[in-house]
Amino acid sequence: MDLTDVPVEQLMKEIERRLECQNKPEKRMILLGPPGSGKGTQSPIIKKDHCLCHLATGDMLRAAVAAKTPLGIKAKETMESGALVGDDLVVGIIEEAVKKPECKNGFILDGFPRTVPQAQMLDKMLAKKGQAIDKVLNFDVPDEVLVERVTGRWIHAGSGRSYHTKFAPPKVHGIDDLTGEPLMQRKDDNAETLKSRLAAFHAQTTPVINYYKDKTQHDFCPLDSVFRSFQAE
Ligand SMILES: Nc1ncnc2c1ncn2[C@@H]1O[C@H](COP(=O)(O)OP(=O)(O)O)[C@@H](O)[C@H]1O
Repeated sequence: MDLTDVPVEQLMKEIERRLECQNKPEKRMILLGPPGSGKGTQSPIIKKDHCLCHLATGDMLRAAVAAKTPLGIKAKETMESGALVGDDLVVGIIEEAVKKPECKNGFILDGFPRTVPQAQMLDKMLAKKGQAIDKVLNFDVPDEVLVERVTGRWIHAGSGRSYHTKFAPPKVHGIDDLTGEPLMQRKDDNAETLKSRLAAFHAQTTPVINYYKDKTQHDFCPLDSVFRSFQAE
């Protein structure tokens, strides 16, 4: 690869990052929580601190929809309705994604697993490589709070960075602070679709929280060594 055109500051930053990451222990984390609970906001911070890759199934699916790949064409309608796409589909995406070099120190899963079968398939997939999940962080936010958070949310599609008209406005309305590119609102970030998304969360993802709590206790680990819950103020 020719690095002649890469600015020196960028190269130095990357070298510093790699040096810092050298001695970080491997970590495999899951962030659980309803839409708008803050998973996507916290992930980049955790990613930087622990030198992990950030795998958000929602972002990957939206990219597939935008690129009109066979996967995106399959997932589009389901996503717009606020329901969950098929387990095999998302497990396949994650299985491929964790192989990427930037995931070699571990990963943060954001928006996955969202059903008990997904959690079981993930455990199997990791066990084959002699790996396991180290931490599950649960973002516990009441439904009433989520409506305002989700309907005021604006996204920078390229990076997944999110803003909020009231709680975290960009410096210039409708524009990403870092790239100057336009922000967009997700098609499913409206009050009506949010109802279906929350229904799917309570019916299908709440059991995943219990899955990890039970599993931790079954493995004779102190519950808070793996599972941590955070409540919205
Ligand atoms: N693990 C998953 N299993 C099934 N469907 C998923 C999964 N992750 C994302 N999706 C689909 O993508 C949509 C958007 O997901 P995401 O960006 O994580 O949104 P949020 O957490 O804000 O609801 C979901 O409503 C669902 O249709």
